[in-house]
Amino acid sequence: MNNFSATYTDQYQLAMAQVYFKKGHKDHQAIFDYYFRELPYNGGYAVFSGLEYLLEILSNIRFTDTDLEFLKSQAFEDDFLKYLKDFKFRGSVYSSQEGDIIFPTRPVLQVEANIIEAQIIETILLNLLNFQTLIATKASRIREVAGHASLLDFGLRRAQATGGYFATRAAIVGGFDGTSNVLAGKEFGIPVSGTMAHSYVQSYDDELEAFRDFAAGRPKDCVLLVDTYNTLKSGVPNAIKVAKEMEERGERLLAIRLDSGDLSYFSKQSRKLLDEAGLDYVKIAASNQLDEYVIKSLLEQQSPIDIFGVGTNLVTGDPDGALDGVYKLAYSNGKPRIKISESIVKITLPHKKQVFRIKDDNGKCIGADAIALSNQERVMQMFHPFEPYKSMELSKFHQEPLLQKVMENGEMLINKRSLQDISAYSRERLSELPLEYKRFNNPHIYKIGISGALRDEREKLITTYKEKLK
Ligand SMILES: Nc1ncnc2c1ncn2[C@@H]1O[C@H](COP(=O)(O)OP(=O)(O)OP(=O)(O)O)[C@@H](O)[C@H]1O
Ligand SMILES: O=P(O)(O)OC[C@H]1O[C@H](OP(=O)(O)OP(=O)(O)O)[C@H](O)[C@@H]1O
Ligand SMILES: O=C(O)c1cccnc1
Repeated sequence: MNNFSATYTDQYQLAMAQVYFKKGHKDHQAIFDYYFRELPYNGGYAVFSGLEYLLEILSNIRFTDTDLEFLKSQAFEDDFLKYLKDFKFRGSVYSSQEGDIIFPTRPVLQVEANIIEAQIIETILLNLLNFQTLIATKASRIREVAGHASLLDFGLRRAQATGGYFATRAAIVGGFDGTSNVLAGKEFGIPVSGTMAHSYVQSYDDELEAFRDFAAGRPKDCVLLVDTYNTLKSGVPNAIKVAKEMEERGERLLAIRLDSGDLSYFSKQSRKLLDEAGLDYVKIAASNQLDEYVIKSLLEQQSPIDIFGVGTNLVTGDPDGALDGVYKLAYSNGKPRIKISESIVKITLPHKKQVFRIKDDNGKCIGADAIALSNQERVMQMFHPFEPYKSMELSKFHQEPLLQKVMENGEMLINKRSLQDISAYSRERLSELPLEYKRFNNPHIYKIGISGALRDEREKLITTYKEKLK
């Protein structure tokens, strides 16, 4: 699924691009910032996902002949369409690494390109990064509470159509171990696994016979669904019979799956029956509308569940429909640009920028990122972006620059990592964040500040625009 047409955009991008073309602005260099304003799930952090996939798309994106015919039918003019025939993204991208933990209002990524290219790619960039970041963040919250249990994505059937494909990718970035999604597994190199459906058991007259046939077909990774009729009186006893028959053949039943009822109670009772039968190696999988809160509660009750299958709440990012990531112009045609809004939090930050993560001597985050002008190597003091009396002295801290050049002239500069490597990086970055930022209820608020130089530049621009209005 990585052949996106450049028409994967909003019409207004093309309408603006046509004006830039006709007015001779097409070679004006622009810088756009990608950032979001609100953390999803009332959480304390988000996990950045989608970057490496986006970079691949950007290096390939084109308008085909049929795309151009369609645009002609939409009243775009011939000279502009001729220009689009050679369209290619030739810009640079500066970004946080995929898997890093990110926070509101600070640039996560910057695009530097001619204004037409930068504008046309806005929509696909937001579409891919906002959704995958939303889902990777959900997955990470689930991973945080799941301890050593394996986490499987079961969500494809419940996802917003093809979003399921990207949800699976993001779930792995956030810390899931595998998926039932065969296409995503194949294309992203993710372990694919699965159990059986109730319909399979129902289609047999006899549950035991259904289990036997399934075990014969999948002797190495057999998981039996035990709740179709009666979990403790029928499902688990039949699974035990099949496990014993497998032992005689030198095989091992991998797990049973519980999909209904009180998962804590049934997992404890099932564990007891399995252990009494000498099957302590048979694992217990659970599913059914799970999320981070239910899994946390199940494990707090010491439920002996080894594998969680999570569908709906993972892939839809429940209860948040979207991440509110935006793409805002910071610089164009040699000048810093600003959007001045009635609402102070919507005033944008001009100029090309760098973001520093502030760390103590042990490499732990102190809970602050500082936004600076790109030519600043350190930030001595950071100021609250909208509350001028709040500031923090940063000179004694380590400062890690977060935005790195990951694309130049439309070519990816970084080596593509496996999703498992991105996930391991994400876990490592999360381990640098103190626990109070990770709790679910009222997490501590991570501070985002701006350097004095950036603040002064912003003030200068605001003053200039106010003068113009007089
Ligand atoms: N976004 C920000 N940018 C710069 N400075 C800030 C920001 N937010 C708070 N500060 C400053 O950081 C210091 C601590 O702020 P505050 O008491 O609000 O945070 P806290 O997290 O409750 O406490 P602390 O960080 O001291 O543990 C104050 O001096 C405040 O002015
Ligand atoms: O609850 P979710 O987190 O969304 O996880 C996915 C659900 O999808 C399946 O149910 P479904 O009824 O679709 O099929 P089944 O017959 O295999 O149970 C599975 O049994 C889970 O309950
Ligand atoms: O393999 C499974 O058990 C599975 C797959 C998708 C959805 N629900 C369950």
